[in-house]
Amino acid sequence: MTAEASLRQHDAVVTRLRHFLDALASAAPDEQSGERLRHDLARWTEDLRRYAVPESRRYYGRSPTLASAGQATTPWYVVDEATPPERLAGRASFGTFFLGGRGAAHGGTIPLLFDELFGWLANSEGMPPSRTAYLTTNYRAVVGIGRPLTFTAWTDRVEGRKRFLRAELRDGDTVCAEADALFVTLRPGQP
Ligand SMILES: CCCCCCCCCCCC(=O)SCCNC(=O)CCNC(=O)[C@H](O)C(C)(C)COP(=O)(O)OP(=O)(O)OC[C@H]1O[C@@H](n2cnc3c(N)ncnc32)[C@H](O)[C@@H]1OP(=O)(O)O
Repeated sequence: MTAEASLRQHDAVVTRLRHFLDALASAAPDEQSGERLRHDLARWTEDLRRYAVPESRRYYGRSPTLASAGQATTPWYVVDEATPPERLAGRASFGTFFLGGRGAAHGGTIPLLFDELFGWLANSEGMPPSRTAYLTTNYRAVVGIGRPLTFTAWTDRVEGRKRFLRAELRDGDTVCAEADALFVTLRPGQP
């Protein structure tokens, strides 16, 4: 199989996995179903272990075409407008897997989305790699599970190795969450 076909297969599996995780989070299977599921998952886990490859050859989280860069455990997002390193805008939605309680997304999953978006901005092609030094999230309104959301992320300013970034997550006109972060460009030899 070519690398491209292999990536396509991987993308298709990740898409199924996202649906699976949402279904699992919503379900209360009976004993027989639960047993079958556990058995099937164990079998697939063992099967996949035979195909383990080093980090440099992995596809997970590196899809150029799939939502969320091909990560099933990151809230669903797509970038519609990108002028990196200045600005990103797009759509997002938190599936049932990301439920915290009473219909609202888990508070930890919102900075996860912001870190992803900031990672995009701060590590665009041609830029030296950088990592999050801090990321602050302000929760302004509940992020409802399954709601169609929009986001904007932008570079506020750059001071030497430091990139100060900001972002906003909205449900219609309501700002649900805001974030600001510092990304620091790595020095040679930093992991
Ligand atoms: C190949 C990989 C690809 C990377 C590709 C990654 C893909 C993107 C993924 C998303 C990003 C992540 O989640 S990354 C994973 C989460 N983050 C991490 O694991 C980072 C762990 N922390 C670190 O590695 C380090 O602390 C760094 C690199 C962030 C900074 O360390 P350093 O390089 O020694 O920097 P240092 O000289 O101390 O500081 C530089 C300047 O930044 C300021 N500064 C540093 N930290 C802070 C801070 N928390 N709050 C305020 N200011 C700070 C300092 O005061 C200084 O300002 P001044 O005196 O110059 O004014």
